[in-house]
Amino acid sequence: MSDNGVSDNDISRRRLLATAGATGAAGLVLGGAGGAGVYAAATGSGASPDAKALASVGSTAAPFHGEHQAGITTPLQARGHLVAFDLAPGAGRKEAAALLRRWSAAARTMMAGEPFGDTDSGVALDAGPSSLTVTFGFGRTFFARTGLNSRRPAALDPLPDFSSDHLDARRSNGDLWVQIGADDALVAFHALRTIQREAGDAARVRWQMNGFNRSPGATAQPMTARNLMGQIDGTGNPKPSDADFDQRIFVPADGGAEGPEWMAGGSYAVVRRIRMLLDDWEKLARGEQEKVIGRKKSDGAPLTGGSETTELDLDKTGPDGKLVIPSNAHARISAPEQNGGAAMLRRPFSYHDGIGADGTPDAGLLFICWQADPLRGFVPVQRKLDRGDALSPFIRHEASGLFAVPGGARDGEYVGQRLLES
Ligand SMILES: C=CC1=C(C)c2cc3[nH]c(cc4nc(cc5[nH]c(cc1n2)c(C)c5CCC(=O)O)C(CCC(=O)O)=C4C)c(C)c3C=C
Ligand SMILES: [Fe+2]
Repeated sequence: MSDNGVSDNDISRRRLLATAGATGAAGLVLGGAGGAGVYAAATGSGASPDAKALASVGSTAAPFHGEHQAGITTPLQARGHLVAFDLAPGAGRKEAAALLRRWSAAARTMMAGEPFGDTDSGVALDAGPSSLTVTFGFGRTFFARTGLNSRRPAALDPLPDFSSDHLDARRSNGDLWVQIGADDALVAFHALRTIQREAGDAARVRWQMNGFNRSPGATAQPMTARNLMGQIDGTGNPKPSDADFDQRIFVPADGGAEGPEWMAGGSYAVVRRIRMLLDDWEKLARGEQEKVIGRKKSDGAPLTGGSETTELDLDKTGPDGKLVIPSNAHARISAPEQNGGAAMLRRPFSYHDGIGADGTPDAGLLFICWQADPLRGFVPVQRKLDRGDALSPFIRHEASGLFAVPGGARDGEYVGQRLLES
């Protein structure tokens, strides 16, 4: 065992992943020619390579260690669980540090496709890593509970109220936040249960939400996700290849103006549970729905023409002299050029929590966006949307959270160690 409670087997498995992860890929495929055999050997499970021959979905792993936590630039997974915890009465900095150490060991092991500890439930046995990511964040209230108020980032100041908010405080915020994503439902559930079990007496679940995205391989070629309104959603996202991507999404290595230093390589997550009023939305004709967004439903192309990746022509008018992309179209109002350059990386999950007694679906978007500073990302854009977005009559913001997500753990470190132990 290492001093982080990780077995030597975990470590050799981790080294293998780290070495292969040096390719720079967001996800790492261990399957393919010989790959599954490598996976079986590395697990030391005793299973024959054939028994461990995983389909590509199961054999893809995201690295636990790195400059940034996994689950931010990782491709969207098919399943997601969001869970917020409050520290238990009497638990402070020492208990929080021990908790983050346990959670990190669990995340590292499960992301490598391994069972965690002697009491592992076995729910994820037979599956590989399945692109599992477990991402940890701190809410504003965490800092008072742990006596760390002096190290609380200004970026965690409460979000402003928005006129269209219908927020449920019991399903909002929290001392700690964990985002779990995986391409297999059992792997994702296993991670959720393990994280809850490892919370022990130190923290209690405050709220929990479940989401999903399209399964990998369901479309003829990888494409931008669709949401439950049927729109292609994610086109305008900043791309890791953009020159200013890191600057927009991550706190700089020295902490920079966004600071503090313990947040180097970290990011701020804004989480909103946004219900879609689907009965109303589905009454609109397709052309009307497209005007609400400013893009076509079929392929996500701007109404001003071209393909999904063509820039919006915000000045173009039609034969009637009216703007082709209406002045209140969602894609117009949220565009960075309309918001002083404000940009965020949207990485949502859809959700469906059943059908109410009145027959309306409780469904929508677990909207999660990532930025180096929420005051230069989410806040200005949501302020503008709040004032006149054509989408507003069809959605309702029901819960909200803002979390500081520290940088990735270095080898031998646990997530948040630089905050909790220095
Ligand atoms: C405050 C930020 C945003 C919220 C809240 C939000 C909710 C929301 N959006 C859609 C659907 C689409 N959004 C699209 C683009 C888009 N949305 C935001 C921000 C918020 N959306 C931004 C910054 C952008 C990109 C603008 C740009 O770069 O031009 C689109 C168009 C396709 C795309 O670019 O992704 C759709 C569709 C829903 C359904 C929703 C709440 C449920
Ligand atoms: Fe949007």
